[in-house]
Amino acid sequence: MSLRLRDVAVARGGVPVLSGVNLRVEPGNTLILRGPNGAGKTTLLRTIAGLQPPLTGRIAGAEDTVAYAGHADGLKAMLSVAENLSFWARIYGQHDIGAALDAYHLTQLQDRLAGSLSAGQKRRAGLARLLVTGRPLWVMDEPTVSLDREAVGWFADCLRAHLAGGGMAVIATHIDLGLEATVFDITDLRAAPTELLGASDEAFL
Ligand SMILES: Nc1ncnc2c1ncn2[C@@H]1O[C@H](COP(=O)(O)OP(=O)(O)OP(=O)(O)O)[C@@H](O)[C@H]1O
Repeated sequence: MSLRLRDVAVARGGVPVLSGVNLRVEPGNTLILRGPNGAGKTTLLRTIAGLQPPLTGRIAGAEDTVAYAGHADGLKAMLSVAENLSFWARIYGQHDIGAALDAYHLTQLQDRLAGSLSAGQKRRAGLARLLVTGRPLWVMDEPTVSLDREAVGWFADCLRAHLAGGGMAVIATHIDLGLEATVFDITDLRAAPTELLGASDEAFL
């Protein structure tokens, strides 16, 4: 199933950020979000991921298909890497974490507490979460932050394999991952300034 956004408007902290967002991502494809700092990339990704509702418009194809990797790595500091991945696997009704450990070269780190990892190691474990979800739509916010060049390559390999299997990805990134992707620039979709909308509808700030 494809991801479709039709005339979507999004807000952050009660302030409209983007309006008139129309896009479609088909299985096997990647959409790269571009725009300057503060343009609304994170806000749009959070909305696609279901962490906040759109102000207006329709999002189809994300419910029950999306796995989100935001700025935070989504790891419990007092659980080991393996325990963290097993936790996320169970949340999504899966159990195998071996492939995810292999893909991000985490096998030797699997018994380490996540809180004791370096920033790049945490990021690798955070990205490995996507693999254990079994979900087809990966929504990622600056996924390569803290990764060294080799780890960026592991990430690109994972993404390529995911797409080859019919997966989809929407990514906010400023770096070239060496993948064929459609670029969607949100710069011109900035919402007109309006009054504050009142209480925020966001589940997680
Ligand atoms: N928690 C918040 N409460 C209120 N406003 C926020 C909040 N988080 C972000 N904003 C504002 O919402 C707007 C869009 O922010 P967003 O994080 O979506 O941009 P971005 O394109 O992802 O930026 P960057 O490239 O810097 O990560 C910005 O003006 C930002 O200052």
